Order: sequence, then C-alpha cells, then structure tokens
Amino acid sequence: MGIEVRVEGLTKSFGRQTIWQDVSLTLPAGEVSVMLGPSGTGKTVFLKSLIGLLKPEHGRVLVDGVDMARSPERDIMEARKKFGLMFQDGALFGSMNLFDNIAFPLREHTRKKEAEIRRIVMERIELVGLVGAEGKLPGEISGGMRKRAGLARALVLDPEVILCDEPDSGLDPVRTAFISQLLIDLNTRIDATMLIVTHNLDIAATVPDNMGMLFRRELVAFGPREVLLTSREPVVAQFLTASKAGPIGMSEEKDAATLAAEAAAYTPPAEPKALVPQLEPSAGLGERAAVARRRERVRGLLHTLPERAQSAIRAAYGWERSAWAHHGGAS
Ligand SMILES: Nc1ncnc2c1ncn2[C@@H]1O[C@H](COP(=O)(O)OP(=O)(O)OP(=O)(O)O)[C@@H](O)[C@H]1O
Repeated sequence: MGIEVRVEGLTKSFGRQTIWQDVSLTLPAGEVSVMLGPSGTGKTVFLKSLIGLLKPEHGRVLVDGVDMARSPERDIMEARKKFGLMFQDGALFGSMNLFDNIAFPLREHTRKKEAEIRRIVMERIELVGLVGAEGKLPGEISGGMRKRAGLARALVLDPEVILCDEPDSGLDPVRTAFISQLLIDLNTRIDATMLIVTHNLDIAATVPDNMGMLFRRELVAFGPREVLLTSREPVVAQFLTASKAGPIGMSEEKDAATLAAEAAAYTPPAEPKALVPQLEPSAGLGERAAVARRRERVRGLLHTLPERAQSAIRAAYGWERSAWAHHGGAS
C-alpha cells in the first residue's frame, strides 16, 4: 500500500517572488488526489518540493519520517526512491527506444540482471497498454503513448507515491479519458498514493478521491472531492465551471484590492455542476482498496466539512442524515 505524504506550513519563494505560502495538506495513503490551479500558480513547483528537488524556505514535507525539505540529503535521496514521477512530456530520452527508456531507472538505481529488468519492464509495458511498441523511439509514437511510456517508467521501481504532472496536456478528450481510466486502474492494481496536477475538469470531476486548489499563493482548499466540487468559493466555483466571470482573469498580476473587489462582486452560478460519479476500475480488476479506507476516513471527518459537501458525501455513500444524527455515525 502507498504511504501518506504530510505537508506542513510549506512556503516557497524564488528571490522576492513568493510562489505559495503556508500550504498544509495530507495525501492519504493509497488514495488518489488532484491539485488544480490556474497556470503559473506553482503546481509543478509543489511537486518538485514534495520530492526535495526544490527546497521551500518554511515548513516540512514528511514521508516515512523523512523531511524532504530539510533532512540530510542522503535520507532525502533514499526517500525519493519511494516516488514515481510522470512528467508532462513523458521526459523520455529521444535517442532510446521505449524499452530502454523504461528500463533506465532500473539500470541506473539497481543492480538487477538484464533478465529481471526485461521481466519488470515488459510487465509495466503491459500495464500501460504499450505491448508491441517497446522498440519504437519516442519521436515515432503519439503524445498519448509517450505519456503512457512515461507512466510505465515511473512504475519500474515499485513506487509507493506516484506524482503525475499534467497527464492530459496535449491530449485530445478521448485520450484524456483513456489516461483517466488508466490512472484509476493503476491505483486499483498497486494501491499507491497518487497526486495528479492538472487543469483538466474532467479528470478533476471523475478521477480523484481528494482535491485541492492553488490560487494566488495560497492553497484555497484541500479535502475529499465533494468539498471542492460543491464549493461556492468564488475562485473554486469559477474554475470548476470554466467561467470567465470571477476573480480568475487572464492577467496574473492583479493587485490584492482588485482581486478582493472581484471576489466580493462574484456570484457563483445558481446551481453548481452536478457531481458525476467517480470512475470505477475496468472490468475484472475488482474494487480499489482505497475505497473502503476512504469511506472510513471521510466518516470520521464528515462533521468538519461544509454542509454542501456533507450532503453530497451522505448521498454518495447512502448515509441517512437521521441515522447519522441519532447514532452519532452512519451505518
Ligand atoms: N527554478 C525556478 N526559478 C525561478 N522561478 C521559477 C522556477 N521554477 C518555477 N518558477 C516560477 O514559479 C512559478 C510557478 O511555476 P509552475 O511551473 O510551478 O506553475 P504551474 O502551476 O505548474 O503552471 P502550469 O499550469 O502553467 O504548468 C512561475 O512563475 C515560474 O516562473
């Protein structure tokens, strides 16, 4: 099973530019989470901070007892092996065929024999549906295939946490739907903790157990998917309905007063988008282990959530409000 990643009070700046500040959240073990946010809000910087490639000035990122921001570099390197990273463009070596690209981390970081490497690589190639393409160069395949190859490479070291940076970028809606299904199936098969950074509203609505949003140097919210999907917070509602009206504009450099005035003047649409069900694993894979764990976790924190989110969660799990009130918990 995947491991929990705990982020506490994280602040990252480049020179005098604060990217985000005081970000706290926990990626629950084995669950799928999505981080949304307009362009340039520091989502990629956040992913890099989680694995210790960038060093935030304040706060901690706790992974199995190691602080990825401040522990000795040797411990960070060791903890980084628990992560699998899927970059936007697949980050494949153009001169290597897919097999060698996917085998690369095994050859670089382990002393495994070639026969064992072949077994692992072919298993991952099958997992992402690329059997037959292993001899091709990245330049000879489609963007969607490159992403799947990037995902296969992220999987060879059996990661406990998988970070995906915009798995949909450059893909058409159909291929995006396939990659969404692949991510859910992957979570079903290996039960890893997953964080997906994306702008894609379909992925946001159908893939994650949990969702967060970065905007204007803050984490606007993070929690069970129902919290954001039912939110009336202007920034969240505008983003999730892809509306032009609201505090998010083309300009990245509005001042605080303009932003506050726009947020105050913004009325969220009368009805938020209807909640669509989360994707189920493909036939034959069984249920995600995360589902039962999440149900219990959410049961425990239900009373702390906004009323709209509570209603949506009760409806999704079939928890009766009256039973909840009478027995102090749902059955
Ligand atoms: N190494 C760096 N040095 C200085 N500034 C950086 C560095 N890396 C990122 N930034 C700045 O941090 C900000 C956030 O960048 P980031 O790529 O994380 O945004 P994002 O939310 O992932 O955007 P997008 O959705 O467009 O990919 C940008 O203003 C970028 O210029």
